[in-house]
Amino acid sequence: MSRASKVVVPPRPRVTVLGAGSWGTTFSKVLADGGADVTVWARRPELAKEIREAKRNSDYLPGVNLPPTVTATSDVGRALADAQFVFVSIPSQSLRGNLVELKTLIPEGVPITSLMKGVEKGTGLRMSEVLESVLEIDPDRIAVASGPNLALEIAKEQPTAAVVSSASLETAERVAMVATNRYFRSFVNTDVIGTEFGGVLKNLIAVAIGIVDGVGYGENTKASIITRGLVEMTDFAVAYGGHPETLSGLAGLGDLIATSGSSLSRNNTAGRLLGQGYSFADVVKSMQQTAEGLASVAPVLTLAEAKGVDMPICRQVSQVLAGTLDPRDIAPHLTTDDDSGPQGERTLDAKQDHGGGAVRRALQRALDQLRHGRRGA
Ligand SMILES: NC(=O)C1=CN([C@@H]2O[C@H](COP(=O)(O)OP(=O)(O)OC[C@H]3O[C@@H](n4cnc5c(N)ncnc54)[C@H](O)[C@@H]3O)[C@@H](O)[C@H]2O)C=CC1
Ligand SMILES: O=C(CO)COP(=O)(O)O
Repeated sequence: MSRASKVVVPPRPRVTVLGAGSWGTTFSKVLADGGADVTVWARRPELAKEIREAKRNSDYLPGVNLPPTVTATSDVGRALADAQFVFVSIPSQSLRGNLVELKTLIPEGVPITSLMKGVEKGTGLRMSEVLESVLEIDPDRIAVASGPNLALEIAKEQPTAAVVSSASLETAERVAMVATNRYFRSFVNTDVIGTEFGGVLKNLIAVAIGIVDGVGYGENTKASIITRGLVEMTDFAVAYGGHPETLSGLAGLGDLIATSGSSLSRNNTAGRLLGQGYSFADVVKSMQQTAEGLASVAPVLTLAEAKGVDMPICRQVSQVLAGTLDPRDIAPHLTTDDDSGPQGERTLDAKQDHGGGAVRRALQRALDQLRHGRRGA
């Protein structure tokens, strides 16, 4: 990774951030504090005006001052004109619709980075896959940024690390250099699948943690869910071609710890409300911000089934969302559904052989599917 020194980034890069919610606005501050001139696209003109004139986004980031080098507009064409880097931070389920409209406005050749942590309902596509298919661009131009990145903490300049991933190491390095400043450090990797799925799956486990918190269960239950949740995340990501070490890195374990432990997390908060007895519909109504995990449960379980990956925790979450499982009954099922006897823990072997356990399980599942005449997605 020492090749980063060879990558050339313009002296004051012109960067566009699409989306002025809590993460888009916070990331614009990260980029500006790293030396970029940043234009944020906000859907609502009044929010663009507040960012542009008061250097504030009081609904999403109360008390946070944005740097003078952040400006904003509600005109997406103006936002994108002359951009040298584009970052996208809108709710996952609205990405496709927005891209169709702005496809022709993105300048030729610039790297496009997803800051989003969801999969698309219906298609099960990761956000980088939606970018690639709608914009019809080379995957080498696409990056994703992920990690333990609770927006408000970063907006307050608390030291944080992230990982930028792209099929092209050069793109990852260029983007990481722009997305680095005195309080925010971006590492790089080329495992886009593992990095993206880490960000998606930790949301589901954070919902589970919120549920048991809401019910009133304590630290043992939560630690059990985090640990077993990481096994589910790793098995799933590896089945789709991700690397197990990515899931024990910033975009996996790192983000899982941050999201599961923080009341700032919207996924965790949504889970807590469910655990306290509120219905899914009530929780959705009460959320002011995006809790991606709620929309990702169904597509993730469909993808898991296609590869024969067992995800008992995610399944229990989906049952609580559907109202078919009382949150109080969740604990006995959370770590296993298997009543045929004790199950091997399977974390030790994965650790001892650097993730070989997850790889072996993926191969075994593929063989089983072939034997039974089923094909993976
Ligand atoms: N907030 C956080 O701490 C972090 C969030 N993320 C991810 O960033 C993405 C965006 O999340 P947040 O900014 O937190 O959400 P948010 O709920 O704070 O803001 C979403 C923004 O998108 C806008 N929006 C809503 N529907 C839209 C549509 N149809 N078209 C265009 N814009 C629309 C909203 O007006 C708002 O400005 C999500 O995928 C989330 O998982 C990732 C890391 C940290
Ligand atoms: O992704 C996040 C932290 O890394 C933010 O989590 P929430 O979307 O649950 O708030």
